[in-house]
Amino acid sequence: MTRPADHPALPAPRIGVLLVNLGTPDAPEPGPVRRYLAEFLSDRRVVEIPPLLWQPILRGAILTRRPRQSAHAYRQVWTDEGSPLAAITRAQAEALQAEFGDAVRVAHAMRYGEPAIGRTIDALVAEGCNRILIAPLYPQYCAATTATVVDAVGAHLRALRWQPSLRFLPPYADDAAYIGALAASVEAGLAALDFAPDVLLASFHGMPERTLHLGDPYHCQCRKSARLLSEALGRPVEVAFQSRFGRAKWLEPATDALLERLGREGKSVAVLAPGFSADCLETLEELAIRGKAQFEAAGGRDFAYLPCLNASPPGLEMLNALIRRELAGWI
Ligand SMILES: C=CC1=C(C)c2cc3[nH]c(cc4nc(cc5[nH]c(cc1n2)c(C)c5CCC(=O)O)C(CCC(=O)O)=C4C)c(C)c3C=C
Ligand SMILES: [Fe+2]
Ligand SMILES: [Fe+2]
Repeated sequence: MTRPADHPALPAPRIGVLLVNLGTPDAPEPGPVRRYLAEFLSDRRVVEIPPLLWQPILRGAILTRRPRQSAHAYRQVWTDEGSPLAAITRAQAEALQAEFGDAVRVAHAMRYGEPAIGRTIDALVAEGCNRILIAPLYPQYCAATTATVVDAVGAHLRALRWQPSLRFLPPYADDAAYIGALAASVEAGLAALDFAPDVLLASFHGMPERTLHLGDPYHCQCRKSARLLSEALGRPVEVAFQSRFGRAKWLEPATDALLERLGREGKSVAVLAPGFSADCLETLEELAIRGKAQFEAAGGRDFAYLPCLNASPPGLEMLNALIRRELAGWI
């Protein structure tokens, strides 16, 4: 049967995979950082203070001072390919695209900023993707990260007449593929050092402590990842939480305080950040630059920062395995 001449064009059906990470400014300058922080910190999943109270604080004290300070920090880690988080997430998508071939279209998007989730879903649909796996790149579930990706995808689909079918990659905090990739990456990282660290420290992004009591499983999943990694490596792994924001009590112990104590005790330390699937400001500036300086100033001996899984061979092997499993029945 032939289609009427004015019938919309229909591309051949395909499978889409959308990797989603947090987002990052377009440039390490106060203006772009302000735009990024305004969007990120206005998300009610991230700051759970009623907007009538929070927005004046955000638009006042925070967005007048923080963009300049954060831009300075971003400048220290910016690369020729842009922000590390953007460059690494793009590299992960490109590498997976090469592995999956024509049957699957792999794209990436950011929850805040560009490439925006909605426009990227539209581009996948325009290419014929009527089934899309959304993959939030957060190993540990957190309402402030994982759930907000689901919210944004749902909000965008509300406006679509013909919605694609969706699947979501579950959190993978205790997945053997993730723990195995971390263990392989840490073993290689430790073998390349010219010292044997007294302490192996897993630093996770912090959260307000009340979110734990409200039922967010993030804290337990971070602890579980660290325990399984410790079992896989056959050595202790200390846990701490970094990047405290605001005045509320955050999960403890705090990474900066722990590094200072280890420094005072004259220890040597290797730090990893297993909750981040890509190196970013919080790892490269806060841990590898500032954390190292704090540790050394307190009297610490040797310090090493072990990179995230990024687009490394164990990292890509893990993403490939997790995604293939979720695509079962689709490919
Ligand atoms: C990996 C999980 C993350 C959780 C959980 C998380 C919670 C969270 N973060 C803030 C405030 C900020 N985070 C910032 C940067 C940032 N955060 C994550 C990840 C998690 N955040 C990443 C990957 C990044 C790096 C982005 C990059 O561009 O490289 C920032 C911006 C930088 C700065 O000004 O310090 C803020 C602010 C809150 C409030 C929160 C939970 C309540
Ligand atoms: Fe954060
Ligand atoms: Fe817990």
